[in-house]
Amino acid sequence: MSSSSPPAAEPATAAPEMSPPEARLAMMELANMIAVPMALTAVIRLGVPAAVWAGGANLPLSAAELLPAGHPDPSVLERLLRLLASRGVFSEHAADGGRERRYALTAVGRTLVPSAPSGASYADYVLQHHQDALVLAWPRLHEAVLDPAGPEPFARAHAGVPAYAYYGQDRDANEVMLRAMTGVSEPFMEALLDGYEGGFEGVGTLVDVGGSSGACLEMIMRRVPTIREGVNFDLPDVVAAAPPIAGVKHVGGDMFKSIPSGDAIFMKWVLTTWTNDECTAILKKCHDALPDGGKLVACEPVVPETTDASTRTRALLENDIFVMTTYRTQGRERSEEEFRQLGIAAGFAGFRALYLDPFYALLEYVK
Ligand SMILES: C[S@@+](CC[C@H](N)C(=O)[O-])C[C@H]1O[C@@H](n2cnc3c(N)ncnc32)[C@H](O)[C@@H]1O
Ligand SMILES: O=C(O)c1cccnc1
Repeated sequence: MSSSSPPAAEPATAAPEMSPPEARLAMMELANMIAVPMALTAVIRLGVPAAVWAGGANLPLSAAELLPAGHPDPSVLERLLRLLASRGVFSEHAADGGRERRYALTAVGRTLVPSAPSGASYADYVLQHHQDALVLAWPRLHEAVLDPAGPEPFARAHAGVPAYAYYGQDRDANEVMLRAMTGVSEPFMEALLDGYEGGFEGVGTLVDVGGSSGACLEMIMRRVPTIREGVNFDLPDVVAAAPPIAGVKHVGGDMFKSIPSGDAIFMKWVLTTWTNDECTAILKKCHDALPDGGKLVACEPVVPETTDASTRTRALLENDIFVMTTYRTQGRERSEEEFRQLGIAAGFAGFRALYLDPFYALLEYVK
C-alpha cells in the first residue's frame, strides 16, 4: 500500500432500518463492549497467545490444555476465548465429537505475538492501555466535554499529573509504555521502510524526536546504512530506561526547549498527543534544528473526512478519543490539511502526505 491519497472510504451505506428488538440487541452489544478489551487483557496476562502460538505451531488448544494441570474449572477461561473468537482474535475448532472447543490464533490474534527480536508486540499495547492508571481516566470523559480547556481526564484522575509525567514517576508504567510503543512501531516501520524508498537519501545524522526505546531509529539505520549517527531524543526518564543500540546516542531533554540538530528529523506519534499551539511550538523547534532543505518525517494517524463503519475509521476515531482521555483534551487526530497548516505556521516551505499504512500516514515537511 503506497499512495499520496488516503485509502478510499467504504461506500456510505444507509444504516438499515432496525426493528425495536434488533435496536435493543445492538445497544446491548454496545453497553457490554468493555468485556472485549478486558477479556483480551486477561488472556494476555495469562500468557494465552504465546502458549497457543508455541513458536509457530498455532495448534488449536482447549482451555484445559492452556491452564496448569488440575485446574479446578477451565470453563471460566473458555468463556473468555469464546467471546474473543466471536471478535476474530481466535478461531474456534470443535474436538472430541463436538464436546470440546479448541482455539488457535487468527491473523488478528497473531499481532499479539512478537515478530521482531525486541520481543514486543501488540499485546504490550493492549496491556498499556488497560493498566489501572489509564483505565481510571475513562469515567471522567464527560468532564472533557464540559471543560474542554481544562485538564484532560487522565490528569483529573491523578491529582493534576499528566500521563507522560506519570510514566516518568512510575518505573513499571514507564517500562510498559516503552514496550507498547515498540510493539506497535516495529511492524509499521517495516511497511514505512518498504514504501519510502530513498526518503532518507543524503542523511548522515538522523534525530528521532520522542523516540522512546529507539526501536524506530534502529530499524531505519539497519535499512539505510548511509545514516552514520542516530540521536534518540526523549524525556530523561525515558532514555534512561532505553536499551543501548549500536550507532545510536540516547539524549534526554525537552522538545519544547530545544531539539538536537541533525540532517533530518524523524518523529512518530508525537503531534497527535498535543494541542495545536503545542504542535506549532514542537514544529518550530524541529525547524530550528534542521539545515535549509532539511526534512522532518512525521508519522501520525490522519483522521478520515468521512464517517463510516469500516475497521480503519473505527480504529482511528477510537484512538482519537483515547488521546482526548489520556494525553490532552485538545490533543487529537488531525486531517491532512490541518497537518499542512501546522507546518506553515512553524515556517516549513514544503509538505506532502504519503499513505503507506492504513493507520499511520507519513507527513514530510521540508524547511
Ligand atoms: C506516543 S510516544 C511515541 C514513541 C515513539 N515515537 C513511537 O512511535 O514508537 C510519544 C513519545 O514522546 C515523548 N515525549 C513526551 N514529551 C516529551 C518532551 N517534552 N520532550 C521529548 N519527548 C517527549 C514520550 O516520552 C514518548 O516516548
Ligand atoms: O497509545 C496510543 O494509542 C497513542 C500514543 C500516542 C499518540 N496517540 C496514541
